[in-house]
Amino acid sequence: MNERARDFLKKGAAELGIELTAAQLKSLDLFAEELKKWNRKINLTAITDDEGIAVKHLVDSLSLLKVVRGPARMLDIGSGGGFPGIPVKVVQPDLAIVSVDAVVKKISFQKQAVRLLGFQSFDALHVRAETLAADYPEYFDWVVSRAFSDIPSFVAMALPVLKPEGRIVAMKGKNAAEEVSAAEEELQKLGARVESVLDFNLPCSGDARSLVIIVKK
Ligand SMILES: C[S@@+](CC[C@H](N)C(=O)[O-])C[C@H]1O[C@@H](n2cnc3c(N)ncnc32)[C@H](O)[C@@H]1O
Repeated sequence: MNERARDFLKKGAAELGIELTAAQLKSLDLFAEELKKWNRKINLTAITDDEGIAVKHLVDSLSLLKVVRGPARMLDIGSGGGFPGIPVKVVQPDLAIVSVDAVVKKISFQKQAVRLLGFQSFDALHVRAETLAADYPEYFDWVVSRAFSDIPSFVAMALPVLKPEGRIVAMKGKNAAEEVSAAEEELQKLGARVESVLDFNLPCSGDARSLVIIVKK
């Protein structure tokens, strides 16, 4: 990434309360470069400029750490190019992460990023999230997603693999409040409820963001 993008990343993370170390900055930069390289051949992201990657992918992913803490087990559903799981793992290595996507090429990219960054306890799996319950019954402390699906569909996939005291976190852009109220009845039927919604502005861009936190009833 160019210097301006690295600066956005550092300042944006600091605004989230994360002081990135030189090693973490290097890892995130390496990841961004690999993402750009693979993106020329396979479609991982529509955001291709360095500043966009720094803010809309890296800083945005790190905003999850406003609520998620390690040590814990985290599942990232529909993770695509590794968001939010890979940036989060760089900063919070005591999270054991399982990252799933239904598209094999996206998982091949994530596996390459895992090798490059030398992660321990990060499994990138090519599976549909609906099939995870058999292998991971009530296994995760956190089940998260970004730009994945409507809230009830995500929660229906997350509930069987969530520990009874675990938390589901949906990372949302603007209009989260409407999405939450539209989802409430369906969540009730599924046996879940919205515990809280954390609204904030994405550092550097100012775009509206919300973390919707959901628990088992
Ligand atoms: C819009 S992308 C978001 C990717 C990433 N989370 C991000 O924020 O950049 C949604 C991803 O969900 C994946 N997906 C859709 N349905 C899925 C399912 N049932 N199980 C696993 N992955 C799924 C798609 O392949 C796609 O990569």
